[in-house]
Amino acid sequence: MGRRDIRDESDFRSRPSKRGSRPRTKQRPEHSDAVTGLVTGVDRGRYTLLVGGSETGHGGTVVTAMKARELTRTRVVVGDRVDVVGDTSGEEGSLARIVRIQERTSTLRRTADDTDPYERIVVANADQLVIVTALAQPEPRTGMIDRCVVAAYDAGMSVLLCLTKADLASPDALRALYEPLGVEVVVTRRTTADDGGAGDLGAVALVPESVEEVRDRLRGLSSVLVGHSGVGKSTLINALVPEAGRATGVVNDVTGRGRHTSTSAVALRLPDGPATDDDPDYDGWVIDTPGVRSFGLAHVEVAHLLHAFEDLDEVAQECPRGCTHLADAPDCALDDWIEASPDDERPAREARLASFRRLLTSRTGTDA
Ligand SMILES: Nc1nc2c(ncn2[C@@H]2O[C@H](COP(=O)(O)OP(=O)(O)OP(=O)(O)O)[C@@H](O)[C@H]2O)c(=O)[nH]1
Ligand SMILES: [Zn+2]
Repeated sequence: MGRRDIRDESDFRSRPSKRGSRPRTKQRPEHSDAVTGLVTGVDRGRYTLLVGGSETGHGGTVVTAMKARELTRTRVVVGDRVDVVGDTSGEEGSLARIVRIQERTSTLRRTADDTDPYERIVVANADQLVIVTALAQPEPRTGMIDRCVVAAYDAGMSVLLCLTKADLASPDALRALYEPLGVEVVVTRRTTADDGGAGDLGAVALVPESVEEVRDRLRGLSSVLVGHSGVGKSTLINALVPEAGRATGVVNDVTGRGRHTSTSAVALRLPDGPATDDDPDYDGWVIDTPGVRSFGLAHVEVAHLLHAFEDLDEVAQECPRGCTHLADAPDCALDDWIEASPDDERPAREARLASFRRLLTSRTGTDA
């Protein structure tokens, strides 16, 4: 029995639960009575699950669970679909048991880095990575964005670049860097006195149309939001999911409360569509990752990353064996692709290749 086992076990017993004294062996085989749950939160060995909801989160019961002892060494993360047995009533004090993790459609990973010595799966089964970047305050850092793009493409996820604080600076330069990669870009900004908004008083209100534009791109999907401190991620999440109550702004002088009480990911359900809207694709999941400020990318392979760029991938089939595809690579077919370009396509190809090579380089750079 491993150490964690012991701890889980004592956690388990310390809870006033009828299940504590039941012989384990009874439900062991097969778990044919298991139901499916979606992991929406993880906190020190306790998993918050939504059981019996639809794919995009309609309905369902919120259940607290722990891992069965056979999963002690298996990591269960937000976004995982799990099989769960035991008390799935969701009643106060009830505790269910996760007995299986269903196959993952995607895994967003980070390699070990200075802040964390282990390679970790951050979120499972997400469709999209939303990179939240302020256009000013703090200044955008393209290295950070590049690394997020690489992590997402490597995980088989699509990318949405959400540029915040457009009231402070223009998004044009960043658009020009990322649209050639096929990255979708949305822009948000706060209301100002001109919009009849709060101006500089009170909490920031975002222009509703700009939030709607973001929401449109999240519908029916599971989206992971990442961003550096201060970019306005919490402000955006609160606008998208009003009941989320993510803490915003700097540490509050009055209450002394910090911004984040938890550093683990949490999945928040987008509000249901209008009552008249019975489109099941209306809603979706927003996964906040307060602890994730960067991605270590040592696990990413060039060949795998290339798959995210079909046209470049095809061209690169002609490259010499072991080609790095970087600007200094001898005889890289991607350079021939530019040379052979029709004049009217050339600027677009050049921009795409330059952006792709930037991504390749970011893979080995550090974010700090
Ligand atoms: N000018 C301007 N300020 C904004 C906008 N959105 C958010 N802010 C402000 O930016 C600051 C940081 O916003 P938060 O939402 O707390 O940022 P965060 O990314 O969640 O940062 P952490 O809480 O540290 O993770 C706050 O003072 C917000 O009021 C915007 O569109 N324009
Ligand atoms: Zn090459």
